[in-house]
Amino acid sequence: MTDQRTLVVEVENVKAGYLPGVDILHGTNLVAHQGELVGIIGPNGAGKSTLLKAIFGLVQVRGGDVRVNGESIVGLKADKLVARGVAFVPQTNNVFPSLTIAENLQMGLFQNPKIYRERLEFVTGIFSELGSRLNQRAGSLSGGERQMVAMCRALMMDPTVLLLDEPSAGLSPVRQDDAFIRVSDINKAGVTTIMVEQNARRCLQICDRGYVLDQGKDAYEGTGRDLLNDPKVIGLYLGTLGTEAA
Ligand SMILES: Nc1ncnc2c1ncn2[C@@H]1O[C@H](COP(=O)(O)OP(=O)(O)OP(=O)(O)O)[C@@H](O)[C@H]1O
Repeated sequence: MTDQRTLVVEVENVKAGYLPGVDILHGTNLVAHQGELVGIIGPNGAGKSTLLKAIFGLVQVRGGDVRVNGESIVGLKADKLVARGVAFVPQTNNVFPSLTIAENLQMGLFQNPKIYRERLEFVTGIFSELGSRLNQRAGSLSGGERQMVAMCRALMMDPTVLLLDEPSAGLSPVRQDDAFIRVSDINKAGVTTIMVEQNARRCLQICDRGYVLDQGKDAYEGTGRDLLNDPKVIGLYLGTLGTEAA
């Protein structure tokens, strides 16, 4: 049966690394369809963040291809990637602390400032608590609030795909729950999203599909539900604690 869904992101046999001659990704594959929420889980050091960085051109891709809407984006500089609709929210240092929330959001729109009002309405529709605090400096916000601002800034450009590197990192359990709910809300609003997460079980619970990355290769792929219930994935990557919540 042919798959009728529109492919937005295609990572095909990507080899990439930081140091000359040392690959971290050894031929990694991943796809994201229009409107999908795709999760990437796996052990520490598996190359999850590196995979997002390879898509966003922050690490050298030495083999294979990365396509967005059918066109290769390998080697493009950040401004060109943004123009192609690729938005990346890094795990840390993802806001300008000396700028206000509003100014941070404007920075996300430097290529198309005319749509500010329209996009502000969209992001404050999801992150309503930020709407009344637009003049507050980002540096005075909590970790969870900064994460929200970072996601909002990325969403300002109306991205084709949103890349999130561990949105729950460093947050308290309650804040982590909130972060996952927000990611889910963003995706329900129609944004194709690829998320790396340490909190594998929680990630797979909200994802349409997931990938388990191990030693720089996609070891397993499936729906979030299938991966959560796959004995091999449970044994190797999820552990049995917390299975009742799956
Ligand atoms: N800037 C860098 N320079 C050199 N090596 C790096 C760099 N960043 C990451 N690495 C190496 O790449 C490998 C994969 O790191 P990466 O951060 O992609 O893993 P990860 O799966 O996201 O891990 P974690 O879950 O612990 O965040 C690790 O061995 C790491 O030491």
